[in-house]
Amino acid sequence: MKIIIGSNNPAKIAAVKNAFHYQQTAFLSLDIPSGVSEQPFSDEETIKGAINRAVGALKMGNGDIGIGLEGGVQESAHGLLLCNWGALASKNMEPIIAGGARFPLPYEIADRLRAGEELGPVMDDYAKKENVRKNQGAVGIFTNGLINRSEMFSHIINLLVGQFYYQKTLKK
Ligand SMILES: O=P(O)(O)OP(=O)(O)OP(=O)(O)OC[C@H]1O[C@@H](n2cnc3c(O)ncnc32)[C@H](O)[C@@H]1O
Ligand SMILES: [Mg+2]
Repeated sequence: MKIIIGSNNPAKIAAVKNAFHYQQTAFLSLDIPSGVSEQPFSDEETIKGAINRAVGALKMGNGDIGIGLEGGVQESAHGLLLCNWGALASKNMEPIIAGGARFPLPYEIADRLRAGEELGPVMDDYAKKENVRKNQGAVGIFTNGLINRSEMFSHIINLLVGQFYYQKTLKK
């Protein structure tokens, strides 16, 4: 089985490889455009980005499965929530989607995003670190390292792959 990951972000690649570690699989990562804003600002936009990357990865990489993972934010009555979505595309089926953990971002971060900044550079600035988005992620910083970005995406991938196999058994 050939799995194409629609991003070159190592936190995303690690999550996908981890989820499929028990199978004979070949992986390829391609930087597939999300087709939405660099900083998606709703669940809907984030889902679209994940689907575009999954479908694009499947096509461009000519694989069996395309995976798209996308981070975004969503306004709520409890502040600006960090949200994460994934999509799995495979031939002859509608893309499968799944959402991951969400939690409110601190006000100072949220306000900078509302003013048009992107979370990646804002997190580096806030944490005084480089490439937070490729490592522990915002989730790692704000949970004191209890959950990192890759682990968070692993959960989403298991939700995707689980649904994929469920649908396959239904078709048999
Ligand atoms: O190379 P790609 O796959 O694009 O990886 P990315 O880190 O840019 O990830 P996304 O495009 O999915 O995320 C959209 C934006 O939100 C940022 N972001 C999302 N989750 C983050 C996190 O946990 N920590 C830091 N930045 C994050 C990210 O840097 C982008 O600015
Ligand atoms: Mg990005």
